[in-house]
Amino acid sequence: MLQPLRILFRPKWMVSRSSGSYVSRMRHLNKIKEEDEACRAALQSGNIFLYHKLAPLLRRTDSGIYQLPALQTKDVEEILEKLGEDKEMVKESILINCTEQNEAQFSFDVGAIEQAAVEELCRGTFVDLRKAFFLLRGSEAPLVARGQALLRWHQTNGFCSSTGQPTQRNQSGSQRVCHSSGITYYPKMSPVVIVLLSDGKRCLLGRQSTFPRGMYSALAGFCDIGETMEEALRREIAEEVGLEVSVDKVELEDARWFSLEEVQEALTIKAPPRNNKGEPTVFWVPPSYAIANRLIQEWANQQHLKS
Ligand SMILES: NC(=O)c1ccc[n+]([C@@H]2O[C@H](COP(=O)([O-])OP(=O)(O)OC[C@H]3O[C@@H](n4cnc5c(N)ncnc54)[C@H](O)[C@@H]3O)[C@@H](O)[C@H]2O)c1
Ligand SMILES: [Mg+2]
Repeated sequence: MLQPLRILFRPKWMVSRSSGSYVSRMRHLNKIKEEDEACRAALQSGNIFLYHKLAPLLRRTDSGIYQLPALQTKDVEEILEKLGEDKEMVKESILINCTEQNEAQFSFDVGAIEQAAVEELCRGTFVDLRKAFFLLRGSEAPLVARGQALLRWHQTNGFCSSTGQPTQRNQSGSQRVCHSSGITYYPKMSPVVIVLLSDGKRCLLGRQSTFPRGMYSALAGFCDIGETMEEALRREIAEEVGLEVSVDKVELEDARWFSLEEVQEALTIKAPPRNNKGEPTVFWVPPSYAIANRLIQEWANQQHLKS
């Protein structure tokens, strides 16, 4: 009997005495999200993370640690002016979140400006997002991913799909409106379920043909409209591995049961050994930032506790 190890990381709801600061932060965030004037004021004192064609700017400290530099609005205006651009462009920044101190955090893409010139002025490097995940500390990774997702959504939703007319964003970038049709567009999310199946001793991992060679991951799939997460999980497992673990070669190239020893070995691999074509030569699993890695790690820990 196959058992999903964990359907989701379910939060344990409880009322916290210290929830006051959380409530005020969420209310502040909602205000600057919804009210253009409040958002413009927040931008003046907020932090801006720069991207170039969706690649985030990272800075290496003297001790070799990579950080996500938080620039002030005036710093970005200065950079734009030095490079002969209109400093008003900074107002295109998109609200991502706010800090515990209620400082607003924004993302801004300088893709229209020469990359090297911005890197020199900022003493940093624009790095591909997936590479950035390896370099940043845990708490910065979700922020940088969220900033990129919002920038990407704006870059690809400039026109109304009903009228073909340009859409206009609000100040925070939480929505875009087509004034011709009156349609409001909100950033799109695609809910995904991910599961690690276990038969008690082994766990089932699959690989798509697009994965790097040798890498196997937990089974995952997008939810359909109107489906609960549990229904999506049930369907995805049926589609991808079937009752007798027959593999759907369209979505999955391979799925196999792996023992605790194999999984433990794979979890220790930071960078898999590669052949002369640069292809990995061993079984490995997604890196530590991936949800699949956390599920596999947790399964391995549970196996230890059982033995
Ligand atoms: N974080 C992790 O550890 C981890 C591990 C495995 C997969 N994932 C991610 O989970 C996501 C889903 O996994 P999957 O690729 O196996 O999905 P899946 O099994 O649903 O198959 C992908 C197919 O779904 C369709 N599709 C693509 N984008 C869609 C969308 N936005 N909404 C609905 N359908 C869409 C396409 O036909 C695509 O071929 C992917 O983005 C994948 O990268 C993450
Ligand atoms: Mg899948």
